[in-house]
Amino acid sequence: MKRVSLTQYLVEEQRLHNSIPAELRLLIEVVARACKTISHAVSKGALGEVLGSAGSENIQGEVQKKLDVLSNEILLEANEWGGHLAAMASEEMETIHPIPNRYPKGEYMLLFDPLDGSSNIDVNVSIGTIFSVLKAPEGMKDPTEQDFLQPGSKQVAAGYAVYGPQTVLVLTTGDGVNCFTLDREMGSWVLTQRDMQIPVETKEYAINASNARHWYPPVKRYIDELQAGDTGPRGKNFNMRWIASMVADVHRILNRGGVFMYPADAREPDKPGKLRLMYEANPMAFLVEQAGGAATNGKQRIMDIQPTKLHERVAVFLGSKSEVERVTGYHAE
Ligand SMILES: O=P(O)(O)OC[C@H]1O[C@](O)(COP(=O)(O)O)[C@@H](O)[C@@H]1O
Ligand SMILES: [Mg+2]
Ligand SMILES: [Mg+2]
Repeated sequence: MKRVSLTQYLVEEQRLHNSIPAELRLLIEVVARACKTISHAVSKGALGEVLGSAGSENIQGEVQKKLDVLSNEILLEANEWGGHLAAMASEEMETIHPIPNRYPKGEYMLLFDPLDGSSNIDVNVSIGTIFSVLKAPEGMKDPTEQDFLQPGSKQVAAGYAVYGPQTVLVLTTGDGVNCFTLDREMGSWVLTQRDMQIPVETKEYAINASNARHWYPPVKRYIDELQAGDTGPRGKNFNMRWIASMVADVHRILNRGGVFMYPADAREPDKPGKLRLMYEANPMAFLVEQAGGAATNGKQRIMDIQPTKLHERVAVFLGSKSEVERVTGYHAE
């Protein structure tokens, strides 16, 4: 089999379909390189002294792990001098990070969740990195948070890396979804899955069921029906999986279908869910839609939501189209 590297794939896309501007291609390569470095740190574990708490909190009041902080630094450092960006934003930073004046600047803006699935770091369960690329607004001078507040439909690229039994990078630039596997010996990303497609129908769902008592009626009804199995209204049995790393749950869904949910619930009625819109839900929604799936907040398409702040939270229902449409429909009844 002919091996196609990430670089070759991107160059071909640029040449044959004219779908990836050179600057965007180079930016994706820098992000992919940073993910390689993070993967290396993750795989060292205790040997690399990267496990455990960093002894600090992020803007969302979550305790930062050493690897959250390190991954954030790796992504910042790699992308600062790349010359393709105007600014970056991250789950781990309160405000945006404009490219310092000493470096060349570009027309893109990068958002990331440097380390997704933080609670799994210390127990050697799959974790990952999620990223989203936007274009800087026309005529932008000094980037502000406001410049980032674009709906997900404006993303020009999105992807994630999973640091699991294998390290993979899953990418879309709006022309389907492709998966690259890290060849550690060669140090390169090799194209291993072209045009990933999420099956429309599924028998698998993912939700943190320990929150069941707080769910609102549409989610409770939907899950009750799934759990009733072949004697219930759905007339078939469903299986459940919850990894507690969104990257790993979404990767499973991209490979074999399923529906992933992190709904808003009655615990904190003012908080529209746990996950963050701009660097978790939007990039995943872009990938899922590009693979033939759907992504909503229970009421509307995630990528249509106009963000009002950088760290905005959102309810998430994504994956196999028929199930996402069903649970979204229950919210309208
Ligand atoms: O702890 P819970 O409720 O199972 O939540 C798990 C969810 O939280 C997250 O870990 C949030 O992401 P971070 O680890 O980047 O904060 C998701 O990856 C995952 O789906
Ligand atoms: Mg996350
Ligand atoms: Mg994170």
